[in-house]
Amino acid sequence: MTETASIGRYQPNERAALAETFDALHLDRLSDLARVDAPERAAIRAVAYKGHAPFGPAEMDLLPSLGLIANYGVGYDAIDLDAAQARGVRVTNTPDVLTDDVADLAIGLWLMQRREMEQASRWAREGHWKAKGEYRLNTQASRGTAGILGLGRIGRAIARRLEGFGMEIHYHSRSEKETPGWRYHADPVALAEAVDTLFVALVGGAETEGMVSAEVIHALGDRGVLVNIARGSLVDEDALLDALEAGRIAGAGLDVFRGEPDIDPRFYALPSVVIQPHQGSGSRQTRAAMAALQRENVAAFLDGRDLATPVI
Ligand SMILES: NC(=O)C1=CN([C@@H]2O[C@H](COP(=O)(O)OP(=O)(O)OC[C@H]3O[C@@H](n4cnc5c(N)ncnc54)[C@H](O)[C@@H]3O)[C@@H](O)[C@H]2O)C=CC1
Ligand SMILES: O=C(O)C(=O)CO
Repeated sequence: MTETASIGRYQPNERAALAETFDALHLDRLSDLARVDAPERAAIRAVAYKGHAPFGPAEMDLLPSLGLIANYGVGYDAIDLDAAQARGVRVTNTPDVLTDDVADLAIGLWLMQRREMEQASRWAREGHWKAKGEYRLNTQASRGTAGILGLGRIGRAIARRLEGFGMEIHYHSRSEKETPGWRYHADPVALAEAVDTLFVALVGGAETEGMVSAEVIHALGDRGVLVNIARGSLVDEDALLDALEAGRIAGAGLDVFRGEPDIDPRFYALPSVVIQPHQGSGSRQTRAAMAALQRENVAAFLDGRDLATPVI
């Protein structure tokens, strides 16, 4: 019986590598676990997990020999760390290897929103350029002020890229950091008030739930843009949608949503919103690196070596 299970929607090559390396049991969804025979479940010591469904005490208790959850992704907000700790289950994630991709996508969302690139592309494709002339004027992106909410690996990578656009950088994090002249704000509302574009790069989970509140959105103002590449749970989406519909905020670039992929349809009707289907880390190169790091964590656990990228 196999000691490992891979759970989630993996690419065929990732699945094949997991199966070849570990002879892993594969399940598409975490909820499928309950249907696996008890002896097979009891043999599982490590789970390679890819998904956003909550992995909590009920799921862990279906796996009495569980010692490791190796998460595919840096954000481990789906995994209940207290429940894992209480059961002696280690957790790993895949930091760093995806930072550049996610920061690139954040910059892309910002540029697309400010320069209306999605609409302008449609203008050309639908023949309006030829028939009616040039696309309407839009908003300059460079040389403004940007706020980074959560100055971790991805937040810093976004800020460094923005410096190349001549942007003044402001940030909020739990504490003031060593930075090259970036301005710290003690709370997210003060940060939003100071900037034109607010980039959200915080961790998800209970502690940061709704940190981009109605007040933060209001502080960003009618010339402000919100870019979120972190988690939908960070944003009060009703407040954001109300503000977008009323023009109380200029627009948004969003890669993540509450309830994704079943997102609030009000987003689709808003031309001021650039939507991406949670693909921040979605280049072939980065996904290969994430999958390899996940497998390295599983291999280290099974061999009794130090975990490559432990969370707990
Ligand atoms: N769109 C996508 O495809 C991807 C999204 N992500 C999301 O981006 C997040 C950030 O990733 P990294 O930068 O690698 O993580 P990180 O741990 O390096 O950075 C997170 C930052 O949030 C800050 N933070 C945490 N709690 C806070 C609080 N209560 N108040 C203020 N700041 C707080 C931390 O101090 C840290 O600076 C991930 O947790 C994940 O949810 C990550 C990868 C891909
Ligand atoms: O790594 C993460 O946290 C993701 O959201 C998927 O890349």
